[in-house]
Amino acid sequence: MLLEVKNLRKDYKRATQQFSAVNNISFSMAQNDFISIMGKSGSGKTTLLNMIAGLLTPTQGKVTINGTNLFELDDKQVSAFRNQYLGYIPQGSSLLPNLTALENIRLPFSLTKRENQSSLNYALQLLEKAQISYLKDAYPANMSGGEMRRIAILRALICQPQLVIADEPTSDLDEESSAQIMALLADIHQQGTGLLIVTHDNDVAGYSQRTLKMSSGRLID
Ligand SMILES: Nc1ncnc2c1ncn2[C@@H]1O[C@H](COP(=O)(O)OP(=O)(O)OP(=O)(O)O)[C@@H](O)[C@H]1O
Repeated sequence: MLLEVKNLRKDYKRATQQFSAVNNISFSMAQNDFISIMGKSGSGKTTLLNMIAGLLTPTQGKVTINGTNLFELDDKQVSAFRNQYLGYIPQGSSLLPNLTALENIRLPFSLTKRENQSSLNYALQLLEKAQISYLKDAYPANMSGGEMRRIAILRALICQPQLVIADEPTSDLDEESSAQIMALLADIHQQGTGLLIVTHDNDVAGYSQRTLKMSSGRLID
C-alpha cells in the first residue's frame, strides 16, 4: 500500500474548548491511486493533508507511507523521507521570490545530498512537458497565478516522488488555467504517481478515481 491513514486525529483548543479538527480518519491509497478530498471550509482538509505530509504531528493515529510510519521517525529522518517519497504542493503561492522558476523547481533536489547527480536536465524536461520552458529564467513576481502554480507542481516532482499531495491546486484560477493544471496533474497520474488532492471544485474532483467527503473533521458517505 502506498499510503495508510489509521485513526488519525488532531485536537486543537479554541478559547477553553477543545475540538478535533480531524476526528478518527482512516483510509488507504494503492500505488497510482488518484483520490480527491472535498468538504466545506473549516472541515479539516488542510489539517489532514499536513499530517499526511509529515508537517504536523497528530494527537493520535498513524500515517504509513510505503510501510514506514512517519511519526516513528525523528525530524531529520522525516525531512529526508518527505524529500524522497513525497511531493507537496501547498495552498496559494509558495515559490521563493528571489529564485527563478528553474531555481525554484530544483530547490528540493539540492536540499539533500545526491552524489554525482544533477537535477538540471530533469527540471528542463519538466518545464518542456508542462509547455512553460519560456518561464525558465523568470521570477515569480513576473508570472501569472496559473504559471506560479505550475512551477510549484514541477517543484513537487523534481525528486520523482511516489505520492504527490496538493492542497487546492486550482483555487483562484480561471477555467483555462485550472484545465492546464489538471492536465498536468492527470499526466503525473498517468506516469504512475499516486495523487491526493484537496479541492472545492467538482470538475477537479471529477478527474480523480475516488472522492472522500469531509465534514467537521470526519469522513462522511
Ligand atoms: N493551529 C490551529 N489552532 C487552532 N485551530 C486550528 C489550527 N489550524 C486549524 N484550526 C481549526 O481547525 C479546523 C480545520 O481547519 P483546516 O484548515 O484543516 O480546514 P479546511 O477544511 O482546510 O478549510 P479551508 O477549506 O478553508 O482551507 C478549523 O476550524 C480551523 O479553525
